Amino acid sequence: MGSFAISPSPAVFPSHHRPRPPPARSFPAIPRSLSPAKTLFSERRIFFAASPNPVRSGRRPISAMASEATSVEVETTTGKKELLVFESEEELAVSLAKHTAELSEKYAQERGAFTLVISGGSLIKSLRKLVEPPYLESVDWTKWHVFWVDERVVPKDHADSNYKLAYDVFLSKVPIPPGQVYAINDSLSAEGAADDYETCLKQLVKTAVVAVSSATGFPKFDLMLLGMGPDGHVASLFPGHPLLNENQRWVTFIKDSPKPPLERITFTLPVINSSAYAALVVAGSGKAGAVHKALGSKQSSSDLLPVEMVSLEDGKFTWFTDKAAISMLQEKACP
Ligand SMILES: O=C1O[C@H](COP(=O)(O)O)[C@@H](O)[C@H](O)[C@H]1O
Repeated sequence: MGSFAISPSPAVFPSHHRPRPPPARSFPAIPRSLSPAKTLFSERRIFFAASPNPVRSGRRPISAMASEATSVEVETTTGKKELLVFESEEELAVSLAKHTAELSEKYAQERGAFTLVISGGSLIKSLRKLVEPPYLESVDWTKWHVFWVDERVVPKDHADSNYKLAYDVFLSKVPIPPGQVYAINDSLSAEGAADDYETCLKQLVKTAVVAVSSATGFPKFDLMLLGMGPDGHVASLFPGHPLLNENQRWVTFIKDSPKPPLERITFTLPVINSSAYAALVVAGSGKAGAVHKALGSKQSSSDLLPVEMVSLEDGKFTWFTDKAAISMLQEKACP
């Protein structure tokens, strides 16, 4: 077991990384909800069920209002998926900020803490609207506790570090208390860093900062923001890798990652699937093949992509996509 150095400390968060003190709080009205606009059926007859909350008075074109999305339910071998399809990644980012801010407010009020898990990669850029008005001022950043669903085993100032990416684009711009940003201990081996992170999570569960699933005993994060690679991987769980079967550990490590760098630590599927809310952010044509494979093709259970294995026990899982990402799924208007 590694040391408990993962616990945030001034050494882990150097003073020049400390965000400014929180500004005076005010909560302007949260923007309106997304309006489902139409229902889709895929070419391969995957069932895209009608949204449970359809627009009652007429259907607006999805481009009529900023960040308006087409909302669809997709029946897949691993259960129903809720997809929001935006015209563009820009509109997706607007809606993702709103969704995150609303959940932050809900959990800050309900239990005085908001536990957010982030990924690396393109997801981070899609969080950019959160560091702009109104959220910059209206979100209670002091309640945030930030974790990583996966991290590369590299120094925190390395170009491959998921921490560095999030810090540069997002964390350095908001006043989250530095002690509530849980980066991996980059002085440990992959094994040590995974043990250390798991120990940290267990401590935070004991102190009720992180909730726990009564059904599974795994930690239950308030919101998990996932990305997906073009191969269908999520976190550092890659297609066909034995780590997909891990069902005891909370955090594990990989030393043969198909995507560089080789060494990473990652949350396991049971932890991801215990989340209260999860959002999968998938934008751009580079992801269209994986989206089609995951949602538009029949797969046997042995062929499932990691992204298809994300299925929350007792939570709400939403895909935030754009038109380019779903371009390989043929759409037909529902009668
Ligand atoms: O390596 C990783 O890749 C995935 C996907 O990244 P993207 O840039 O293709 O969106 C990311 O979610 C994960 O956190 C990261 O370590």
